[in-house]
Amino acid sequence: MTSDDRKKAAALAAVAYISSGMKLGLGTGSTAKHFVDAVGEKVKQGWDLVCVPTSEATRKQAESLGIRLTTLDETPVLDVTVDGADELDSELRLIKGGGGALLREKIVASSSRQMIVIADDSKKVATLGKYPLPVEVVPFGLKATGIKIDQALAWSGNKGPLIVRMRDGKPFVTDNGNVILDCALGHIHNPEKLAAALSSIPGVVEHGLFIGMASIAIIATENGVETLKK
Ligand SMILES: O=C[C@H](O)[C@H](O)[C@H](O)COP(=O)(O)O
Repeated sequence: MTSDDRKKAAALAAVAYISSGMKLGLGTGSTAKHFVDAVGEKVKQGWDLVCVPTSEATRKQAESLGIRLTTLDETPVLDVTVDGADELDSELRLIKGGGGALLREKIVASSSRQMIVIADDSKKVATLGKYPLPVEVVPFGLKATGIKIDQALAWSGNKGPLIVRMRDGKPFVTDNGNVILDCALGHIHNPEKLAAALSSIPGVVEHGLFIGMASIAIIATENGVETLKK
């Protein structure tokens, strides 16, 4: 079973949590993509679903599948958001944003009654932080904001270089026109403290720590799918 097969297995298992008539948040990334495909299949079968995509990439995919889309302005409360993660721990704390979609993902998940995470078993870790933590930052004052992020890392007991995410030799620009600083921390000590410190910095739009948001994680392994609940 390849890693992509496991991602698909987790995504298909999440379909058990949705039903016709629901309002859904659609995540972003290679795992969420399988869930969006499954939603497209249900729509073809006649299910009445209306969805909010968490990125332009997901919006395009959903449109190509004929999925009816809405916005949080029209539909501010959703039933379920299903999304992938870069890392998750046993308390269902997540690192997200590897694809740069963390801001819309967090807004959509926080507007949903339930967030379900889907992942292959490589994403499950004892301690968050091996995956670099993405922090979305306004381009104005980037260097000054970076210094404040370094201070927040030190204050919360963390340490690691900040790297401006690049694509094709230029800084990667998010769907919201911002840039991403990836913080290579190794281990995140006290994720709650770090999350609060990062959120207090002017210039930081959002960070990739999703704490207290996911209530179910569906993890696909070689031997089948396991579900963690909070
Ligand atoms: O910004 C991207 C998202 O947070 C993704 O959900 C996350 O990076 C996981 O992506 P993938 O399923 O491709 O590993």
